[in-house]
Amino acid sequence: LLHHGGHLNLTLESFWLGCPSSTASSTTLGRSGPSAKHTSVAFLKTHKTASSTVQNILLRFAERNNLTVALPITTCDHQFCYPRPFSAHFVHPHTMPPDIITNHLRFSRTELRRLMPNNTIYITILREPGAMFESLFTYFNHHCLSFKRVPNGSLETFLEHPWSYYRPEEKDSMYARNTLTFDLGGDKDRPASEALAYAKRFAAEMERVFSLVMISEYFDESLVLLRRLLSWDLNDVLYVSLNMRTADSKSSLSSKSIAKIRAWNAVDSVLYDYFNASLWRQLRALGLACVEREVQLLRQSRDRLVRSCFGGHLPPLRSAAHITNNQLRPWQPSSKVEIVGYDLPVNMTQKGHVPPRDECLKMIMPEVQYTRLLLHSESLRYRKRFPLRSSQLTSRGVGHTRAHKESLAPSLNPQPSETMARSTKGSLRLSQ
Ligand SMILES: Nc1ncnc2c1ncn2[C@@H]1O[C@H](COP(=O)(O)OS(=O)(=O)O)[C@@H](OP(=O)(O)O)[C@H]1O
Repeated sequence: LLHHGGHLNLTLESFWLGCPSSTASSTTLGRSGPSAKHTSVAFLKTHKTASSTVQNILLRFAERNNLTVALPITTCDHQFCYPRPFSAHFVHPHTMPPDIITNHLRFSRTELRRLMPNNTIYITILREPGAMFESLFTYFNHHCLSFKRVPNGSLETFLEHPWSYYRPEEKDSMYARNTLTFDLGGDKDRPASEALAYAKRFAAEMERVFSLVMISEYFDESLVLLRRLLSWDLNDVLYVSLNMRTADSKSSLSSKSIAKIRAWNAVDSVLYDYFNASLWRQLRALGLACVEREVQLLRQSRDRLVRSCFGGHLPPLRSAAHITNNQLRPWQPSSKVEIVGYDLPVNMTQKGHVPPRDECLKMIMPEVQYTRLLLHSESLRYRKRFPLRSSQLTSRGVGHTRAHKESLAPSLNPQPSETMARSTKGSLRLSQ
């Protein structure tokens, strides 16, 4: 009811506002009709850009529609062996052939094309470089050496003389300069004399690949475009924000610091400006009044969903250390930064509450736990579908791709891997 009710509301509202209907068409998307939901999506999960919130939307959509999400082999942890460039070898064979891919990876167009269906729609998200760098600096302060060697962990000190602390070739250096560019597969260390021209070329190249580049400052507006691009219902894009820091863990930035961050991350800054302008062109083309109304509808529907899920308000936001239910505890990068999550009593029935439905729990579940659950359920499904094949599997990741996916018997051996140490969030997690 919620699903159909929401859709009906939206359709009526769109009609009253004269909003153009979804931009997706059978020709562009290869589906049977303009209203068929598009199900092949590659979301490039960039760092510290609200990407976990988008990922959660996509994972829930995949589960509701019985789709297959490509997930990493266990040696890659919950990321596709980031920061190595993505390879189809990093995909767990029980999650093949995929409809959706969304876990962190370093973009490789060629490898994703080998893996994903031909009609895959590519999307990603960017964030204003000042806020993003401040978030990266705090989050990775204890793990990224470029940040770790700064006296007193001061962002201002780093920005005074970044070259005193930054080593381009060092492990985890991608968190310290042009992280967006790196995630997109680009060159984070272009010399200053070439950076601008390179950034413009790179932005144009990315625009040819990604049908939508969301902007985290305009998250809901970006969702309006996403929903239309994919011909999804409003209820398919409802969310609660994940992976946030407490106010105490954030520092405010002076305009001088923002200017220094932009200069240090020159390629990222060009990308952001380019795609922010592009987002607003698309929103204006849709009609700003229509967008605003749809954003309101989205927020109202989200409030309704939260009420129906949790019997009123969202569960309380708490820092990870105080969340009792370990399924809901977000990863905590260090004692210096507090990431918040939503807390629910471990056993609600004992306390006289009705436990929330599975989909409601998933809406507030951090990516590491969600990825693990999904791998489990996709593996069960795979074993049911291919009982013979799965009994032949060892535990090595395979590189079979869409072109010959059915012809190869996948084998799964753990690859002894430097990747374990390099996939920051996961490897740190293991060492906790
Ligand atoms: N809906 C929405 N809109 C805007 N911003 C949001 C939203 N959801 C999450 N966030 C903020 O995104 C930051 C976390 O980003 P990621 O999930 O991409 O981080 S990660 O790389 O996966 O660790 C993190 O930013 P900081 O709090 O500044 O660190 C979140 O607060």
